[in-house]
Amino acid sequence: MTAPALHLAGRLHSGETTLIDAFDLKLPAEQWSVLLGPSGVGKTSLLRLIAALPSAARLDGDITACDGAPIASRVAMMAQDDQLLPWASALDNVTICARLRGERPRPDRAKTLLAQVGLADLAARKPSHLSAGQRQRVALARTLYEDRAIVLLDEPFSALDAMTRHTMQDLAARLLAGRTVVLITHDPAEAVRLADCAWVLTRAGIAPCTLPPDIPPARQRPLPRSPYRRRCCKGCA
Ligand SMILES: Nc1ncnc2c1ncn2[C@@H]1O[C@H](COP(=O)(O)OP(=O)(O)OP(=O)(O)O)[C@@H](O)[C@H]1O
Repeated sequence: MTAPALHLAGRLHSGETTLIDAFDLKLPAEQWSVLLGPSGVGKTSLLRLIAALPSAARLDGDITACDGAPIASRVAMMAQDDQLLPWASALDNVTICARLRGERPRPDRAKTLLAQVGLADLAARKPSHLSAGQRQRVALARTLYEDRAIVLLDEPFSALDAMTRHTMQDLAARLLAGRTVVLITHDPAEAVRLADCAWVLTRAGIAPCTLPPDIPPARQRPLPRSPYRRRCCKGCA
């Protein structure tokens, strides 16, 4: 699988309003590009346009893959909300896209991914019986199951506690190595951990953002002290 660089150029509009003024952005192949910016600036809209999905915004410009091949068929996108089917189990939600395409699902692969996101015991649960963070991890497993060259992640870890978030970041960094990943986050620490390169989106345009040099992601940082660790009988952690 070859993951292409993406070229995004133009202006982003919502009706008569300019959301993001002229930009010309190259998201490198096989790397994690992180998009940061204030709420409402147009990050999700831009991500949906990359995936050729209906978007709240209109791009006067172009989104192309640098190898010249179509993008949409090579994309897996994880939306901000989990978008799980309420009547399907966690396991069936992971394989839903394959089944909708008429492909034979691979339950073993789905079970492995559910185990990797820490939900091996909850594969039969419906979304209404999962927490928001558990639903978000099912959605992550579904995105990873797709095994696409281009992966678009819209705040994929936002519902997770600090420890689980750290573990899921590591998992995603490992399983998506070699893919062209675009990650939206509001968490600067997450950007610093995961990004090969990062940009800040504002109304005036899109500007590159400086990262720690020469340390490959996922960059390690001290783990937060878990508030969930059992205390011993003397009360120490
Ligand atoms: N369904 C919609 N109909 C009309 N306008 C919309 C719709 N969804 C979003 N917008 C508008 O489009 C603009 C861009 O929204 P978008 O969701 O892309 O922003 P964002 O940067 O991803 O925000 P956030 O960080 O809060 O998720 C916003 O000004 C928003 O009000």
